[in-house]
Amino acid sequence: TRSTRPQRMLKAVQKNATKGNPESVISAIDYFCKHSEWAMNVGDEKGSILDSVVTEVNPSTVLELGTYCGYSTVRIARLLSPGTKFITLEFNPANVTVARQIIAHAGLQDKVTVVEGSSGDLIPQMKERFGITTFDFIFLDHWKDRYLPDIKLFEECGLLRKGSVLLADNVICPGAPEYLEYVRNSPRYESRYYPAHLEYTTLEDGMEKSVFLG
Ligand SMILES: O=C(NCc1cccc(CNc2ccc3[nH]ncc3c2)c1)c1cc(-c2ccc(F)cc2)cc(O)c1O
Ligand SMILES: [Mg+2]
Repeated sequence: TRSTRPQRMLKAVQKNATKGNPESVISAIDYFCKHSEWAMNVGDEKGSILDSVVTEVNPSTVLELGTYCGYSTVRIARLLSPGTKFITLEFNPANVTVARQIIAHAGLQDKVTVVEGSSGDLIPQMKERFGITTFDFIFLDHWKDRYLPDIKLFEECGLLRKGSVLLADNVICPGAPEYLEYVRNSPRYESRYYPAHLEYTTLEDGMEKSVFLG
């Protein structure tokens, strides 16, 4: 049967990227998406914004919602200090399988735990199952209509502390209007918009960085 796009992306990484070299994995995926097939990785332009925020926060605990093929997982994991706890959640088991192989090709498998499941089910389990107190950095890149319910879930579960940083992809395209309205109007967050473009296109998109004020 015909392969899937994530499987073809994995093949491109295994063929073109050097094992143990995260930069070459990132470049191989970006090349594949620019010259072969578009895919919904955060991409190089928004990826640079992600890099700068992760570097600035220098987190001890990280959560990513929406692993997909592991592109942003590799971008984040390559920047983390040793001993950082990094968890990434993926609902689609086929994506989990591909992501684990791409992360392993980058040599970053010991830096991150890929968990199969949905945010709504797993966020309430973070403390008991993964020994998390609070998250220093959260990257939201899963179903866009889950951004708002999930940020409320983080609050309810006591997973945010004064200074926790949330970075949300795609707040323009496909868009997360209710989430934007919430973080921009809530007195409990300080929000800032980073304009960019939809990965590998000239369409407008951007990321929203929100700091929890406690
Ligand atoms: O929709 C998007 N991404 C989310 C997504 C989408 C599908 C499947 C999953 C399955 N993974 C999943 C689900 C639920 C989950 N709960 N907890 C974890 C978890 C994990 C996730 C997206 C779309 C576009 C886009 C497409 C087309 C277009 F024209 C313009 C733009 C661009 C992006 O950068 C995007 O990020
Ligand atoms: Mg995205």
